[in-house]
Amino acid sequence: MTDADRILGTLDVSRETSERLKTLAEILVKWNPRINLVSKSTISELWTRHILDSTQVFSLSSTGTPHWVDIGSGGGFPGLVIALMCDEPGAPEKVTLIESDQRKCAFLRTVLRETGVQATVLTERIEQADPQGATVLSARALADLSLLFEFSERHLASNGVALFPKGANWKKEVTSAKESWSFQVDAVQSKTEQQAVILKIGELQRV
Ligand SMILES: C[S@@+](CC[C@H](N)C(=O)[O-])C[C@H]1O[C@@H](n2cnc3c(N)ncnc32)[C@H](O)[C@@H]1O
Repeated sequence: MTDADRILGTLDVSRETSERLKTLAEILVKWNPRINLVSKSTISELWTRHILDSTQVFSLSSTGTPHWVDIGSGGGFPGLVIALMCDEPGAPEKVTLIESDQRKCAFLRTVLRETGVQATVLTERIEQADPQGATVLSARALADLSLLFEFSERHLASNGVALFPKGANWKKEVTSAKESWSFQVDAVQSKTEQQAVILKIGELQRV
C-alpha cells in the first residue's frame, strides 16, 4: 500500500478530495526539483509531514467559516490543502493564499486550475497586501509567534481565529508573545509529530 492510500484511508474524505490531493502531490513532486516547494529531505514523507499535517488544521476551524486566509503559503501547506477540501462538510466559503514568491504562486495556481478549485492567490508581501478580514488565518513555518501576531493584526477579523502549527519551542514563543499581546490560546496536540502542536488563537489584542 502506498503512503497516499494509507493516509487517504485514515482521512474520511470524498473520492473527489482524494483525487485533488493526489493531483497536488503529483504536481509538487514534478516541480520540486526546480523551485524547492518543500525541502528535498521531506519529499518522501509528503503525505505524512505535509498533507496530513495540513488536513489536521482544517479539522480545527469552525464550520463553514466565511474567509480562510493562509499566509506564506509556499508549496501550499496548509492553505492549498484547505482549498482542495472545498467539498468537505464544514469547508470555508472562500480561501485566499498570500505568497510573495512568483514561482510558488505559479505552482499554487497550476494545482488550482488542474483540480478545478476556486481560490485566490495573491502574489504579494503579507505586510503590504490589502487587509483580508480573515475569519480563520493560518500559517505554517513562516515566522515566530510575535511576528505572526503582527501579520494577524493586519489580516484577521476582530472575532477571527488564528491556527498556527508550531514545533517543540511553542511554549517559549507563547511566553515571549505575552509581553506585547493579550490572547486566548489552546494548544492542540499534533497528529503528525509528538512535540508539535497547533496553536488556536483567539481574542488577539496588542497590550
Ligand atoms: C518556509 S516557507 C513555508 C511554506 C509553507 N507554509 C509550508 O509550511 O510548507 C515560508 C514561505 O513564506 C513566504 N514568505 C516569507 N515571508 C513572506 C512575506 N513577508 N510575504 C509573503 N510571503 C512570505 C516564502 O516565500 C515561503 O514560500
